[in-house]
Amino acid sequence: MIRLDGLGKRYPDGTVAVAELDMAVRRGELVALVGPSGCGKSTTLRMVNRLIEPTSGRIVLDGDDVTDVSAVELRRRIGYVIQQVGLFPHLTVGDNVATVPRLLGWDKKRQRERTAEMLDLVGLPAKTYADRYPHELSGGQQQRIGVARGLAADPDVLLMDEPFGAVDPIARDRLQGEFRRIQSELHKTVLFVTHDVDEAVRLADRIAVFSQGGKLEQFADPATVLGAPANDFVADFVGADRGLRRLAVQPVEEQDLLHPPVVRLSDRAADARRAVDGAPEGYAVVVDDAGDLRGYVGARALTEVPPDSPVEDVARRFGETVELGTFLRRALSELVQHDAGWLPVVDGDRFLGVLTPEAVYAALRRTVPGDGGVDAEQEAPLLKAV
Ligand SMILES: Nc1ncnc2c1ncn2[C@@H]1O[C@H](COP(=O)(O)OP(=O)(O)OP(=O)(O)O)[C@@H](O)[C@H]1O
Repeated sequence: MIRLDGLGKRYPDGTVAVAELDMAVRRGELVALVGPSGCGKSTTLRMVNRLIEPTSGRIVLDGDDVTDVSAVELRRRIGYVIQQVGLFPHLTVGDNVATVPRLLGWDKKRQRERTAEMLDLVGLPAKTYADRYPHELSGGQQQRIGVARGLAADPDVLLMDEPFGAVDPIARDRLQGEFRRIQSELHKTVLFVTHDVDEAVRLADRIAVFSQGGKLEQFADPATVLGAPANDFVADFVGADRGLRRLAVQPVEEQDLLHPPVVRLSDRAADARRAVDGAPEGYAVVVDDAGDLRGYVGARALTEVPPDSPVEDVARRFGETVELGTFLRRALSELVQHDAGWLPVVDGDRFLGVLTPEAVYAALRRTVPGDGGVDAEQEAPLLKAV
């Protein structure tokens, strides 16, 4: 979808912002560009829409070399969202959103319809917001307008430069969540500059880690960047707490699950007791005849009822369950919140196994395919502190 071939920018004063960058971004993919200040992320982004003219190399968009295409034509194909939004203060919200469609000469009706659609998409209905001015909106609302404006001409590609950088952490968290929802609907090809590793991990399909001069140190999915940093530079950049960050991207898998004894609702208490006694966990998971999860039962409860009573009489319900594929962070958070030693994992209603804090820890330590640099020793004390 986007291919950068030997793309470079040398400023007249001799500064090499980007030396020679080769990078390919797939259709519908969200790629985060991260790296220390001054490493050439913004320059790279702005070369793609020609706000900055490259001094070498090519930009190929959907097979077309756009290195020489006019800036107006590029604006139709490439949306742009920046930090501090850059809304025009003297234009209404509606006119701001319609900026590119207006430049492209769309008729008024089509502009209005598209504006309303975009405002709905970002959760700011046109009826209420279209005629307001930017200063009448909160910072977070202004950022949403920025996103609506970037998407208004339905570009194939969206470039975002620290789009949520200027808002407080709570608004930022909400904007990130909303943007994920929007992206899951629209599947735009997005290049996203951020200096926030957590934001990159949360939003990106792949993360490109740059060092000075626009050198691409690693380009991989978040789990790989965190779990198997390509070199010391990447490991340092993603931080010593990358093990914790990995909680946000690593899913609960079948191999993480433990399998305590399972009894049925209709089983006799005495039989269930025998099953529990033979296992180290001290409890059994209770399912119905279809194998659906119905609760759990502890050893003691089973001795407090007549041996012939059905398990149903003493089974207790779970506070919470998680699905296979849930990210470890959510699972761990449930474990902590319910002060539980274990958490049932289900597929729909069907019981699959249980997850324990130790299993979460083991899952994080499991090496990522192609692992080159996980330093498990270094991570261990951090994880124990969770
Ligand atoms: N007009 C210019 N003339 C000379 N050097 C420039 C110019 N614009 C940018 N640079 C330099 O190019 C390098 C890359 O800048 P760029 O803005 O792309 O970095 P960045 O990674 O986006 O940084 P940040 O995270 O701080 O925004 C920096 O060393 C910067 O000082």
